Amino acid sequence: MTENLQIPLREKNIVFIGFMGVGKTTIGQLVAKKLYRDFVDIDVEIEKTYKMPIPQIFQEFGEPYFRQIEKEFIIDTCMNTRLKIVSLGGGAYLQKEVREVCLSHCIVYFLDLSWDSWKSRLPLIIDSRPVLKNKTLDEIEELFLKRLDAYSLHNSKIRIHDQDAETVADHIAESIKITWDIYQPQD
Ligand SMILES: Nc1ncnc2c1ncn2[C@@H]1O[C@H](COP(=O)(O)OP(=O)(O)OP(=O)(O)O)[C@@H](O)[C@H]1O
Ligand SMILES: O=C(O)C1=C[C@@H](O)[C@@H](O)[C@H](O)C1
Ligand SMILES: [Mg+2]
Repeated sequence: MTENLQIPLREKNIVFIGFMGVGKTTIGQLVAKKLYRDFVDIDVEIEKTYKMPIPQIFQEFGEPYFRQIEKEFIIDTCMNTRLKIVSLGGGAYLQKEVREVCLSHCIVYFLDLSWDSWKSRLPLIIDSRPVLKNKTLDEIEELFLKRLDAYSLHNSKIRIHDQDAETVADHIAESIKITWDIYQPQD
């Protein structure tokens, strides 16, 4: 998928990527408010369409089916919408076609949380993320490190340590405004 030069920088969707639990949904929502943009969470869109939570979709249809619909929702959002703040599910960006459509049509923002900080979030998400089910902490760390290769393909990133979501979102919104002004100044 070649770069879509037709979309002005300021109109491009901003897509948040990163491991599950780094805060894509939480921070994406806050950034959307700060930039007066609509927010789209791909997991939530899938849940609304299928009228069931993601763990139930995994259970009833299996992970390969979930990955297929996840890819279709993302391609549709990237190709047919503008001016949105979009948060992906944590595993979506592992798919080559997802990376290609995001990088060619949107600004891709990686939320990079250290493993040590991430570990303390595990109790918050363990019950609602089927991919973490029945895994030891070592196995989760292996997955966390393995996925970094895919997430390294991005336009911009923020290294999060222990800053709260509001602080991270403020920083991201400011950095996006600066980028807009540098590369596409308004009169
Ligand atoms: N900066 C932060 N500091 C502390 N807790 C946070 C921060 N950002 C998010 N959280 C908390 O971490 C948990 C996971 O956040 P969130 O659901 O936004 O992650 P996510 O990246 O969207 O995960 P997934 O990939 O599974 O969709 C939530 O309970 C949220 O409140
Ligand atoms: O990292 C993952 O593989 C996932 C993350 C969640 O956002 C959901 O998309 C689902 O639980 C799978
Ligand atoms: Mg999320």
